[in-house]
Amino acid sequence: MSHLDDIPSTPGKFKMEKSPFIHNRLRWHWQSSLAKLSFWSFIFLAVILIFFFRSPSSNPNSQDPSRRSLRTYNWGGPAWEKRVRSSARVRSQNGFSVLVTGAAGFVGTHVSAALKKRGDGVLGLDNFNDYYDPSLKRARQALLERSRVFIVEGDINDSALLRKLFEVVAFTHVMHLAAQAGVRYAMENPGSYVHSNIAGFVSLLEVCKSANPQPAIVWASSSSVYGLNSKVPFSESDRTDQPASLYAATKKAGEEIAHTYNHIYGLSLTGLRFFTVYGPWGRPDMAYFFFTRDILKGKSIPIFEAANHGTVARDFTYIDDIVKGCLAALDTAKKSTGSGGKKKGPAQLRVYNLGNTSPVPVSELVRILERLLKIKVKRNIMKLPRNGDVQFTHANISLAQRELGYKPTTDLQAGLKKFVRWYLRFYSDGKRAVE
Ligand SMILES: O=C(O)[C@H]1O[C@H](OP(=O)(O)OP(=O)(O)OC[C@H]2O[C@@H](n3ccc(=O)[nH]c3=O)[C@H](O)[C@@H]2O)[C@H](O)[C@@H](O)[C@@H]1O
Repeated sequence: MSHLDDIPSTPGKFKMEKSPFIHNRLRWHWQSSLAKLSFWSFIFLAVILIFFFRSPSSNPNSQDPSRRSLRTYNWGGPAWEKRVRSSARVRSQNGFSVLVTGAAGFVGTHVSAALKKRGDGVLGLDNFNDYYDPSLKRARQALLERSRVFIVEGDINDSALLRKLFEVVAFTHVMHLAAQAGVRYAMENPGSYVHSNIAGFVSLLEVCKSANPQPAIVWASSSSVYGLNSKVPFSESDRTDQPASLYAATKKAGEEIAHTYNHIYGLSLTGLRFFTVYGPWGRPDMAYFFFTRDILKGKSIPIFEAANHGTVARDFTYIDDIVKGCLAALDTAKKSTGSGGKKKGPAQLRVYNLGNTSPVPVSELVRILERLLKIKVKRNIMKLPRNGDVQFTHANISLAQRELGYKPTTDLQAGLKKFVRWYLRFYSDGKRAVE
């Protein structure tokens, strides 16, 4: 018999000898493949987890600020809805039910507290981004919690959240103060301005226009829309087509967007052009705030100066005056005329300057701080950088005076005194006396 005789005619019928040696080898093979599979699955999972946790959208301390507000927030559920409803409940006759965006911000906190105090229902919304120290925003939140104002954590770009809020509460008014603020930072992170001041505003208006009833909206524009204008004081009827910063351009865009939503959907819209607002609980990115911090640390203070030793000045406006202007704008706002996305008639569209009408040079601001803090300031006079700053601002407030009864009463000296007192108490337990 040749060796070919052992080969079966049909290979499929070939039966392997079951030797113990082969069996063990097979088992070893199988176990080693399983180990390899587990090992690589583990590596794969680890890579996904590392990627997920390092991804900017899920990391609140992300270094990429343009993505800060893409974080996901927890909202919803019966307990959450109960808090929302209770915070927005009106407690005075003919009171409003107001959604305040940017409620953990400087102006937002003050306006929310003032509305709540007079019996209006107030619900805050804020994304607590890290443009400046979020612990200050948390402290403002704690302050509002004591007045029973709840701040929902979320972004104005989150339409589902906004729709939910309007489902739970029939807001009569929206005070829209959430924004990417700051003039100089716009060169560092332009995307964040487009995200908050344009996309975010549109997202809010989309939900407002579809709400039934539609709320009346008062929102924060800026003195920066006057850009490179040289005619002073600035009036609402002046041109606003030469912004000096992207920040100013996004606020100007907001004014045009407001016009569109008023025209198409009958939304009642009032824009307030704030002039360099300052005061207790203020913004650490603003000059008066970080000058105070740096003077206390003995650092030198960069004071901008225009060409040929030209004075740089601002129409600094104290927060309490701004709050009065905001409340007056809400009180005089007429109802939106549309409902459920359909316009039923012409609606109110307004814009007002809220300034102080007495510009003060930055050098004088520093002199006042020097006196209040009793520290000799090391001055560093610098050329006004070309990064969005304008040389001066000065508000004509006659329109706001006439139509809102707006009348600022705090000058820079008195306002800074209150700010410094707050600052020392907040940051150093009031160990240093003022004046
Ligand atoms: O009025 C407004 O609409 C704007 O007011 C402020 O913008 P700004 O007036 O530039 O306020 P600061 O950044 O606090 O600057 C105040 C003054 O100090 C000057 N400055 C700033 C920084 C610095 O290092 N040195 C310095 O002299 C600026 O040129 C300016 O004249 C806010 O930051 C904006 O968000 C707001 O919209």
